[in-house]
Amino acid sequence: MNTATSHELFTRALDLMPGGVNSPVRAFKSVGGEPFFAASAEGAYLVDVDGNRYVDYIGSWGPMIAGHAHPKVLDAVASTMRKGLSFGVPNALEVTMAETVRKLVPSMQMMRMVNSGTEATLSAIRLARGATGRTRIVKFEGCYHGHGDSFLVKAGSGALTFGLPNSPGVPKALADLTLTLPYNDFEAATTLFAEMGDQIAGVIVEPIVGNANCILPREGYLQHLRDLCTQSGAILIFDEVMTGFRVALGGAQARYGVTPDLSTFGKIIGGGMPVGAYGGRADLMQQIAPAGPVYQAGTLSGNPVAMAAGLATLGIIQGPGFYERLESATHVLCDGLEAAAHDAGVPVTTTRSCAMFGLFFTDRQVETFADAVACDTAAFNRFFHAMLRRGVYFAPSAFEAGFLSSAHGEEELAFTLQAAREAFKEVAAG
Ligand SMILES: Cc1ncc(COP(=O)(O)O)c(C=O)c1O
Ligand SMILES: N[C@H](C=O)CCC(=O)O
Repeated sequence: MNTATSHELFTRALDLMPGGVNSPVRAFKSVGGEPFFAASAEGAYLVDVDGNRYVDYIGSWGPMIAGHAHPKVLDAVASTMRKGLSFGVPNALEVTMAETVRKLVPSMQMMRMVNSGTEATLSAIRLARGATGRTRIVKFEGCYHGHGDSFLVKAGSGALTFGLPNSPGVPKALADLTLTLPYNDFEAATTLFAEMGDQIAGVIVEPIVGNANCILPREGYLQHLRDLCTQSGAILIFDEVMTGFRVALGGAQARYGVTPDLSTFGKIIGGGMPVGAYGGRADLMQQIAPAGPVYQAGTLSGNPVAMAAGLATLGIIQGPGFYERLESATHVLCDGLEAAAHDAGVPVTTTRSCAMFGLFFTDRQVETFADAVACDTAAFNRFFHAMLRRGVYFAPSAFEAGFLSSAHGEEELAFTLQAAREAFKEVAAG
C-alpha cells in the first residue's frame, strides 16, 4: 500500500499542529502508525491522497448517515451558499430546522442551534445550573460530552484512549463539582441521589455510550435516571450528539421511551457541517438570553449553509424504510464479524443499536465501562491495521463506536466480512 503522500503531509503537520492533527483520536497514536489524509469521500468510501480506497465505518464520526457527498446534501449546500455564507441576522432555514427537529423529537419544545456538540453540552449544563440554582452535575465514567471543562472528568473518547480522563487545565474547584457514576449501575445512582440529590443541578448521560466503544443501557436504567431526577428536581440531559437521528429517527429517547428535560445534538443534525443544538422543555429554554437570564450566544450559530446541509440530511433519513435497512445492515455486519472471529479462534463480542455498533475483543458480554476497558486493546490494534491494509477503516481506537450509513450495501458488507475473515486469522497468528 503506497502511503507516501500521507506520510509527507503528516511529517509537515507534526511541525504545525499538536500531534499533527486538529482532533486527537485521528492521530492514530493508540493504534500505532500514521493517519492517512483524505482526498475525497463518496457513499460508503473514503479515498486518501495516495489513491487508496477504504470502506468507512466512521462517517466523519457520525454525521454521514446518508453516506458521504450525498447529492441532495451537496445540492442544498450549493444552492444556499450562492445566496451568501453568513448573515448575522435570523434566516428562514433556522426556523425550518427547529420545526423539523421538534417534529422528529417532540421533547425539543424549544431549542438553540450552536456550532458543535461541545457547545451544545456546555450550554445545556449551564442552563441546568442556572435554572436550578445548584452547582453539582453528574456524569458517567467513560462518557464523553465534548471538551468543556466540567466534562473532562473520567471522560471517554480520546481522553480515555490516551489515558487523560482528567485533563490538566481544568480547575480543581470546577472538576470537584462533577460527580461521576458507573454507567448501568442502578444502586450507585440511587445511593448518590440519596446523599446529595438536593445539590445536583443536572445529570448528563449518553443514553447509549458511544465513547467507550458502544455500551447499551440495561433494561430500565434510563427510566431509573429519569425517576431519580424527577424526585430530586435535577435536570436530566440526554447527550444525543451521537445517538440522535442514528439509533432511531427520534433518537435514543424514542428508542427507549424515556423523555429527558434537555437534549443535545450534533453530527447528523449538521449533515457534515459544524453544527450542534440543545433544547427541551420550553420553561427551561425560556431562561436562555434574551428571553431569560442564562447567557449563551454564537456569531455563526444557525449558519444558513450548515442549516441547509442538516435539513437535507434530516429529509433523507425520513424516507420509508431508512432505519429498517440500516438496522439489518448492522446485524449482517456484526453477526458476520462475530462468526469470522469465532472461526479464527479470536474471542470477540459485538453490541449494536440500529446504525451504531461496538466491537470488543473479549468472550464476555460488555455491559459496563469496566467490562469495556478490560478488553484486549492490543488485539484490537492488530485487527485495526489488518483491516486498514485490506481497505476497511474502523475507528483508530478500541474506545470508539462504529457507524454505518445508508450507502453501506451488500457489496461493502461482503467486502468488509471477507477482509475480517483474513484479519482475524492474522490476529490469531499473533
Ligand atoms: C456524545 C458526544 N457528545 C459531545 C460530543 C462533542 O461534539 P463535538 O466534537 O462536535 O464538539 C461528542 C463528539 O465529539 C459526542 O460523541
Ligand atoms: N468520539 C469523538 C466523537 O464522537 C471522536 C471525534 C473526535 O474527538 O475527534
